[in-house]
Amino acid sequence: MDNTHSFDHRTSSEGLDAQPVNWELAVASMESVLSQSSAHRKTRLVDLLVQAENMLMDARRIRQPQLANALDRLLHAIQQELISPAEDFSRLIRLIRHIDRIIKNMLLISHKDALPVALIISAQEPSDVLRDALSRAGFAPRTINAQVLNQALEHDKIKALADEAELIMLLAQDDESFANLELPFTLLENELRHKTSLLISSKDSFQIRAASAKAGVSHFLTEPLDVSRLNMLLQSSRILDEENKPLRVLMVDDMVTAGVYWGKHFQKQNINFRFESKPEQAYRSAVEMQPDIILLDLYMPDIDGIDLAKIFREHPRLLDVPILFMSTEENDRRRMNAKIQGGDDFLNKTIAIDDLLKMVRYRALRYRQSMAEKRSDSLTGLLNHNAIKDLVEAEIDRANRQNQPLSVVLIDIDHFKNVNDTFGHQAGDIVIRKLSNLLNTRLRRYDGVGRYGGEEFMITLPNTDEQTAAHLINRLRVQFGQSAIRTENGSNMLCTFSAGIASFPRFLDLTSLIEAADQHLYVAKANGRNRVVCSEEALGASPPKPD
Ligand SMILES: Nc1nc2c(ncn2[C@@H]2O[C@H](COP(=O)(O)OP(=O)(O)OP(=O)(O)O)[C@@H](O)[C@H]2O)c(=O)[nH]1
Repeated sequence: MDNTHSFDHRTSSEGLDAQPVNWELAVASMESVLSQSSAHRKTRLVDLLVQAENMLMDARRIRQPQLANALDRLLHAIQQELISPAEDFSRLIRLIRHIDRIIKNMLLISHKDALPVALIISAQEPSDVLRDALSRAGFAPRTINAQVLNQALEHDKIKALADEAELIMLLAQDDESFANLELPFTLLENELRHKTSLLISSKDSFQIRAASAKAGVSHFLTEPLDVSRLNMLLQSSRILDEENKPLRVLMVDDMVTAGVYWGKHFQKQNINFRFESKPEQAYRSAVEMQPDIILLDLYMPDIDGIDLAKIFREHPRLLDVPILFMSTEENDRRRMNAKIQGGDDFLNKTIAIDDLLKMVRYRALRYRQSMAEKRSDSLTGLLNHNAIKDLVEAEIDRANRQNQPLSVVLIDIDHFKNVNDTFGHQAGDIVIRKLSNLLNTRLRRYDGVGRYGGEEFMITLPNTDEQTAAHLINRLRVQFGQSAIRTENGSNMLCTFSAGIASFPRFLDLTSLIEAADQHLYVAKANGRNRVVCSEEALGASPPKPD
């Protein structure tokens, strides 16, 4: 390999101002730091730490989760060396060689967005299962040794890392009493409450669960890890963050002045607040806006709030949205009735504004979280069948409004039954995850990737015409076909996929787009597999006709 070659293939049109990284030079420089026997041991380790941190930032920026993962391991090992020195640097040297191998195998497609960070605070090296799950969900791990934290070192830096991270994980190991969690609980109090946070404990006790809930940790998991649940939580937190839009609140009350009064307070909190005083319009708004919570007046002149809640609940999009009734009703039976008939709770209109805002935020966020979990596939963490179809529909609307192209891709792994029959079902699952990982990390952040069926994936590529989509998917096809997949028993296998592409505006609605992509996939299979097919002129040459 040419030593001056840079793996960063960004073009100036992508507008990134950072310099391309010469990765091989960076690894060589790390090796040379370790071999400088004249320098003090600690100085060498600190130099190495700084270099590895810079490389980790670059690996995140160019969305290389495998490299980010390996660099994070190295950082953890350097911290360990600083705390309890080993005899030689053999572990560090092994890790650097591993990083070198990853770099040599890297084949990059350029990306605009950095990988989001998962900050892990742990006394021990995080397990491969955990690292794998993070990498699949598209997170770059950043591990802080819990001992560093306990020695009160660099608390500001840790807070800054937590501030930047999208996800915070605390690992409580066997040898720890939960008292050791008090420091991270206090130091990161704000971050744990306002970001997605997970506590993974090797013990399950009520005490630790209570402490975790009190500290505002979003999810509690125990060892051995339930991998499907972990995948789902991680991915749903990505879905949640990707939405990253202000909470949507709909208030319905016949008193227009109530809307003016509450609206002022909600808007100050950066909440997307809509007020309706007429029931019919309220229903239309609810369907269109898909609120995260509805605040409903119990008594209105045209319709009873209880009946309006029933109408809301009949719409599939509003089936689970939390509804809070607001009234001055003192009658317990009627309050209970309001709950039974489809309202989630009952609030007195005299509630203090701060209490209402807190309650609304909490309920609405919980609803978003549960919707995100419902939308993700448990094996891969990608969007599931219904969620990716909903996304195609929403993207068609957007493409229509903005007069932009949109491509939809259906991918199916070739001869997948043979993979299962030859290597076993678990190996089949590894192949599915490998492809999902490739798609998830190599496509742009605003592209949608879903598991459409068993070994079938669906992708939305907004603002991408058919020809561009075909070239992009073809590159992924080549890359997937070339990378050997290692099964749990150590065998290597090579797999390929076929893909069919259809684009808007040639096909105008959900059904015709999916049907066309499916037809093109069928043609790809019929013509020998391991190929990408779209409408005939897209590839210029001679893609076969769909029928
Ligand atoms: N391991 C694993 N296998 C699955 C999963 N979902 C579906 N499958 C298997 O995927 C195989 C799909 O096989 P087929 O539809 O016959 O197609 P194929 O063998 O991929 O052949 P072509 O698509 O024609 O190239 C079936 O054996 C399913 O049991 C899954 O989640 N995990």
